Amino acid sequence: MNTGTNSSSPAPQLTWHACIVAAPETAYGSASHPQGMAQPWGRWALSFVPADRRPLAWIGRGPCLVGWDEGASFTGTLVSASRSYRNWAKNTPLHWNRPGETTDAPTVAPELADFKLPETESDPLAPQPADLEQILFGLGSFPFAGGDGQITVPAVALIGLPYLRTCLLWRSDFTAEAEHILRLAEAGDPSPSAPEEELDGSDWKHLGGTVPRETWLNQLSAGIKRLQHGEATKFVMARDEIWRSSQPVPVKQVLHRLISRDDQEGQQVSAWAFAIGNQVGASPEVLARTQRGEFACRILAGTTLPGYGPELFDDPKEVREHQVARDSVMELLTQAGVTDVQASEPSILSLPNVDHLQSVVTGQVSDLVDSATITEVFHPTAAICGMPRQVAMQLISQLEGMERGDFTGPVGIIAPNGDGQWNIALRCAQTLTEDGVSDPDSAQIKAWRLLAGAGILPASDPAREWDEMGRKMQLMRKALRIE
Ligand SMILES: C=C(O[C@H]1C=CC=C(C(=O)O)[C@@H]1O)C(=O)O
Repeated sequence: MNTGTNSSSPAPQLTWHACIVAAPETAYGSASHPQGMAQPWGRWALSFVPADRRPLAWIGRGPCLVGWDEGASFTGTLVSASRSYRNWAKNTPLHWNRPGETTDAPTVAPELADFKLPETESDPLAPQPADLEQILFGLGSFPFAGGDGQITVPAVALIGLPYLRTCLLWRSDFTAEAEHILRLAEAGDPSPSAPEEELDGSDWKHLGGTVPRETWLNQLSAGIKRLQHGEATKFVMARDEIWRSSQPVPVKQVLHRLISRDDQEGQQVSAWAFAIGNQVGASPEVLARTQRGEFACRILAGTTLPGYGPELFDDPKEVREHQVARDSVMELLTQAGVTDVQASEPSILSLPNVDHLQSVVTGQVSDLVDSATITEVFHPTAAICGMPRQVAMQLISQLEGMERGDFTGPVGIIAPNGDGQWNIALRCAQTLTEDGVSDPDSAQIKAWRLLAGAGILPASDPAREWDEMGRKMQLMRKALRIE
């Protein structure tokens, strides 16, 4: 069901409401995590999504959102859609109801005091009172090659502000859904459906990729030769695999599996799980995050088998691959308006199926610079396109033989004041109809298109790059129970 508007203003009779929700302790993870945790919160929030609805979701460190149906949507490039969204949000009054109430009681001032406050506030992402004015969040996804994407504000959503605070946001025609959520939340743990079991019983058929393996390997060999002749320093080649299940697979359950493993305290954050547009996945790569004037990004390039990360430092091809991706961001920081830059030395990020070289860059931005504008400056980085950018784009369009769509495009969350986080859409699958057409709406999906890419240098070996992409796809194969 599409209940949204495609203009920059909602139907006049509809109003937007929010209230604070008392979530059970278990929603925030174990007592050893004083700030709460994203994944347990996400599993709790997902359990409210009705079986016939497709979740819209962003779950990871920082603000989290789990909602459904379209409350308002804004189409355009990342910058123009975010401008329309922000303009709409600025002009859309948000009525705060008393905690746990959906009635037409007079609007009350939201108070952080209504939240359970943790003892320590050491996390820089911990919410401040002003954050409550910013909860009319939008989720967006945009194509790799530029052009129009969409920012959507769900018609009803649970919002986790890291993470010991939960708000409910809804459009007035979704009050019944909001009341239902509050009733379940009050009753305690609403016993999430058991996604593990329900995914069993599907038979999967591999329908192959858009480009057959032999053709793809030949195309990549031709690309490597062109790099050896000095046409470019690096480009990123991707491939896809299309799988069809005998049973419809609920998007909600796939998301649930993607957040089944909690980030451990004191360890690096692994990934942000998302269901936005026609893609579902968990991306570890942060293009740009801004919050209260702080900027951060995480550049990933250079990959090996899990547990072998330290060996990446001894492999000149991997070190170079990372350096090129890192430089592609570093040289644009001034243009993006980032000052007081601090860049970590490359380190290892360990994910379930691969280890990566990562660089974390932080800095300051002025209030006038929003997360979408910065993201548009960086995208496409050399981690998913190449260097020089234009030549790499050309190599991709000549050799890859398929449309990426939103794969490797910016995906993320944005607040009315422009703060937000945009990741690169990696480690994800696109949902298709049985005829192979993009399906961003259905709650249950039979046909899934898995995608992955890898950085190519003159020293690359085509078969190894093919295998690396297979390992990257493992995350989604496991989430779908293909393997
Ligand atoms: C394009 C992808 O990975 C990029 C991000 C991290 C590491 C990469 C690599 O080592 O090749 C790629 O640059 C992908 O995961 O599909």
